Amino acid sequence: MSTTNIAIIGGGNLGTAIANGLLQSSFCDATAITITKRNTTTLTRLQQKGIHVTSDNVAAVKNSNVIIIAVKPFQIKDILQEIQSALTAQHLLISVVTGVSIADMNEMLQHPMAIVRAMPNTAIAIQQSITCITTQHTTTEQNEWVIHLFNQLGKTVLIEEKLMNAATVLGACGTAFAMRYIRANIQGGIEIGFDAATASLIAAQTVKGAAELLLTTQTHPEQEIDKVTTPKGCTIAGLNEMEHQGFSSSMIKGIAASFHKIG
Ligand SMILES: NC(=O)C1=CN([C@@H]2O[C@H](COP(=O)(O)OP(=O)(O)OC[C@H]3O[C@@H](n4cnc5c(N)ncnc54)[C@H](O)[C@@H]3O)[C@@H](O)[C@H]2O)C=CC1
Ligand SMILES: O=C(O)[C@@H]1CCC=N1
Repeated sequence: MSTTNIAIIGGGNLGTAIANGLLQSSFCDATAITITKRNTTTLTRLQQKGIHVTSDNVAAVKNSNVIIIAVKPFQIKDILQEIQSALTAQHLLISVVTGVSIADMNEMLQHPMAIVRAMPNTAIAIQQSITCITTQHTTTEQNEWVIHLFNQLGKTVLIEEKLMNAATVLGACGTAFAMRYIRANIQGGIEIGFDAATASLIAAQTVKGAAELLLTTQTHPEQEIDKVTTPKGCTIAGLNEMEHQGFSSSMIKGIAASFHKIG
């Protein structure tokens, strides 16, 4: 796909994160991006950076060839019905909506079309998302373009659609789970003597470093843990106490609960 105008329908948490990531990536000019919201007052900052901001979804679709739907699941049916008269075979539809299948979307539309489901997370705002992608009836060129797009905004994984709910939990809800883990570290750090700002810096950078170790060296977490745990030392004492208190079990149960909530 050569010239590309991108419309983001739904300028909420994820929609604005995608817009910010696109701006930062220089993937396209700000003027090639349109973002919509019924009340656009919260989008002023994006407008100041050159992005088109409007509450007119149909106009946004007409002026774009890639449409990213970023509304809540209960809002997608109305949105698709609103924009379908403006959708043509030249449009590529990308949905980041949770739990709504490609078949569901095609049922909501009068005419079936090429649809991609993408599941990014909010770190897309700083080009650090993991985005799981599944496609149907798209061309190889469209698939390559979508992967190229999300590669500018972090890392991508192509998955089968049946794994999309699992991807939502691990990759998208995962940002919140990681934040809670970091927050607990900060709370512990304050209890053992740090001020909140210093505890926050140490906790966040430590988690970032641990993640980078895995991504860079491709090792298993337990191999990295072995390098930290001195026999009879403080690390293993802390780890064992965490496990006695149900740390891994609570994470696994939380992930499963999150998964079952989607449906
Ligand atoms: N927030 C996250 O971390 C992630 C969210 N998702 C999915 O992305 C979708 C959006 O999530 P959020 O951004 O968190 O929700 P949100 O509620 O913050 O954003 C949705 C936006 O759509 C706007 N909207 C509603 N009706 C509209 C209409 N008729 N025309 C234009 N805009 C309209 C709302 O005003 C709101 O700003 C959801 O389906 C969610 O499950 C997926 C991955 C991560
Ligand atoms: O909590 C939710 O339903 C959405 C899905 C992924 C992140 N937030």
